[in-house]
Amino acid sequence: MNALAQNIAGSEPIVLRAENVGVTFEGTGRPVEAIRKVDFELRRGETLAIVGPSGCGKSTLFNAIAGLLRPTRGHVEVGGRRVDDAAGHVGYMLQKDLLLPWRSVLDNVMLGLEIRKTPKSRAREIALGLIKTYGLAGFEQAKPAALSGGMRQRVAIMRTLAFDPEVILLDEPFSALDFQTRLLMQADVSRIIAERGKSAILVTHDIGEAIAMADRVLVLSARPATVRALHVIELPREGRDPAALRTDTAFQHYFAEIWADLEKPAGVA
Ligand SMILES: Nc1ncnc2c1ncn2[C@@H]1O[C@H](COP(=O)(O)OP(=O)(O)OP(=O)(O)O)[C@@H](O)[C@H]1O
Repeated sequence: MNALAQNIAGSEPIVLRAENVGVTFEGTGRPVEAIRKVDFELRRGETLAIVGPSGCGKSTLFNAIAGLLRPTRGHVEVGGRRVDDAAGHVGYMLQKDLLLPWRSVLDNVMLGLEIRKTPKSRAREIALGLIKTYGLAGFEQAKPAALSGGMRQRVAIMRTLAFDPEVILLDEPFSALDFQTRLLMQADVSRIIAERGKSAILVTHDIGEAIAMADRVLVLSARPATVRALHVIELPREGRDPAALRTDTAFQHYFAEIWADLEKPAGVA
């Protein structure tokens, strides 16, 4: 990390740390080394984007951060505890919104709270509050099929927020949406994360999305993944407009730098 990155990131406490993470899949055939060595820290209130070439191990890293997969080497800590012991500290939102189609908007938002055995009346109160705050009042009883793609994503983020996780993980969250809705949702979800004071990790193949949403962008090498670069995005977070940014020279500069990192042949630091 350069001195500037250290400086900016250094002002808030660390909420999540990946240390020397490596993953090798041992199957019946030859072992597949997906991740060689990845280290990073996430500070409170920060959004870190992770980008990398196709097949470099992004989903594998996501699963390790979410505590769904135990790394072969190293570890991920949230709030000072191994992530697999830190249930409830990390909430994730996936590529497909994965709402349950037979449940209403309200019941979908309440799902995580129900699983965590929050009393029903309290769960309902939290869910109704979120639905109202995030502009879906009147749709409480609607089924997901009656909503637009953007509205469904908004229900998915509310469901993640409902149990108040310390860190929110976003895995290609908008890739199923059309371009215009994707830009609107990038702005929407960034704003919601900032308003709630959450920290977030966004795994994406979309460089523009990473720059529009993140404070720092971690660039992975081709498989087996290592950290190739870390960019500090010095654009104001508040009011960042993903559509307007496209014509901003600073945005274009970051884009070109990250693109060049992704294009570098293996072995070039
Ligand atoms: N369970 C598994 N067993 C064996 N190999 C696996 C397993 N899961 C992933 N891999 C391999 O690990 C490598 C990284 O896969 P991963 O899905 O993490 O990459 P990715 O960067 O998310 O890919 P994409 O950009 O295409 O979404 C790939 O070569 C994949 O085939």
